[in-house]
Order: sequence, then structure tokens, then C-alpha cells
Amino acid sequence: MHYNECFGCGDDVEGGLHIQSAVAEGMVVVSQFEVTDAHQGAPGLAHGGLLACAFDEALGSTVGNLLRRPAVTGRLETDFRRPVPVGSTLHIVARLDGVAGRKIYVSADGRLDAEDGPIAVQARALFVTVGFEHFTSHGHTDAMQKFRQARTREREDWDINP
Ligand SMILES: CCCCCCCCCCCCCCCC(=O)SCCNC(=O)CCNC(=O)[C@H](O)C(C)(C)COP(=O)(O)OP(=O)(O)OC[C@H]1O[C@@H](n2cnc3c(N)ncnc32)[C@H](O)[C@@H]1OP(=O)(O)O
Repeated sequence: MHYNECFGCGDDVEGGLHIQSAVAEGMVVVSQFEVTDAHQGAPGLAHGGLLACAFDEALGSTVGNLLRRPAVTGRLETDFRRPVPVGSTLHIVARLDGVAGRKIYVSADGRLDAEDGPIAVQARALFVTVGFEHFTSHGHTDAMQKFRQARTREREDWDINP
């Protein structure tokens, strides 16, 4: 599932995180986040809130790709294990830990600069499945219309590896 105006993954969002995610072997979803000057908190280091955002995106993409159902983040926890420098790439591997009714449990590790690099950030989240009316009743109508038009144009329907 890909939405071009999403701050996390949208190609068209200036200053967005531009995270790309893909399903990989072992039913995990891998994402890369390139940390730039625009993501700084302390000098030369990534802002923790933006790192949390990157994990929200990676975990949300995991739910979308593996379960293909609309869901929103109910709870997100992050552990910051090491500083993440500007210029580095976080390699995030996320997995589905369990589903209980509408509750979806996911977690992820982010490694520095290589798939086998040191773990810098870890996160766990609870997503809650929602109906499409969640977006139509709480979001702007024109945003939903743009989303639908784009999907019709692209003929996407919860594709794997958007
Ligand atoms: C056309 C369609 C377009 C689709 C397009 C998709 C785009 C795909 C992009 C993917 C990438 C995005 C990645 C970013 C994802 C976001 O950014 S989502 C935005 C941030 N999150 C939000 O705005 C959510 C706001 N919160 C809410 O709307 C509501 O609180 C919720 C989460 C829907 C839950 O409310 P509810 O439906 O009334 O359900 P509720 O009964 O309260 O909770 C259900 C269950 O979850 C549990 N629960 C709920 N919240 C919590 C919590 N915080 N802690 C623990 N348990 C909780 C409840 O205890 C309950 O458990 P049970 O009683 O069933 O055991």
C-alpha cells in the first residue's frame, strides 16, 4: 500500500522521509531510511521523533503488505540504542508478531549502514484494524478523493511491494 502524499513513503512529499519498503524472505518487511541534514535533532544526529516516525512507517507498511487491511497505529514504543548519524542509512526489518481480533502486533529492528550492522533503534507497535469510514469520516474528503483517483490510475489494490 503506497500513498504518494504520505510523509513517510510519499515520493511527492518535499522534506518527507521517502522510505521504501518491500516484503522479503521469511515474511519480513525491509525498509531503508536515509538520514539527511533535514532529519537532525542534536548536531549531526537524527532526531528521535523522526526515527519514531520512520518506524511507524516501516511497521505500518508491514501491516499493509502482510495483512492487506486498513489499520492505524494505536501504540508505538521505541528504544534508542545508539546514536544515528546524519549520512547513515537505517536498515529496518519488521515482522508480524501476532493478531488478536482487530489488534495487530508488530516489531522491528533498525541496523546502522548494513543489514548486519549494529542495532541502533528497536520498536514495537500495536495497530488496530479500522473500516474505510475511519478515513472518510475523520480525514478531509478531498484527500480521500485524491487517494482513490491515484489508486484507480495506478490500478493498485493492496499490492505486495508497492
Ligand atoms: C481507503 C483506505 C485508505 C487506507 C490508507 C492506508 C495507508 C497505509 C499507510 C501505511 C503507513 C502508515 C504508517 C503510519 C500509521 C499512522 O500514522 S496511523 C495515525 C496515527 N494513529 C491514529 O490516528 C489512531 C487514532 N486512534 C484511533 O482512531 C482509535 O483510538 C483506534 C486506534 C482506531 C481504536 O479505537 P476503536 O476503534 O474505538 O477501538 P477500541 O475498542 O478503543 O480498541 C480496539 C482494541 O485495541 C486496544 N487498543 C486501542 N488503543 C490502544 C493503545 N493505545 N494501547 C493498547 N491497546 C489499545 C483496545 O484496548 C481494544 O482492545 P480489546 O478490547 O479488543 O482487547
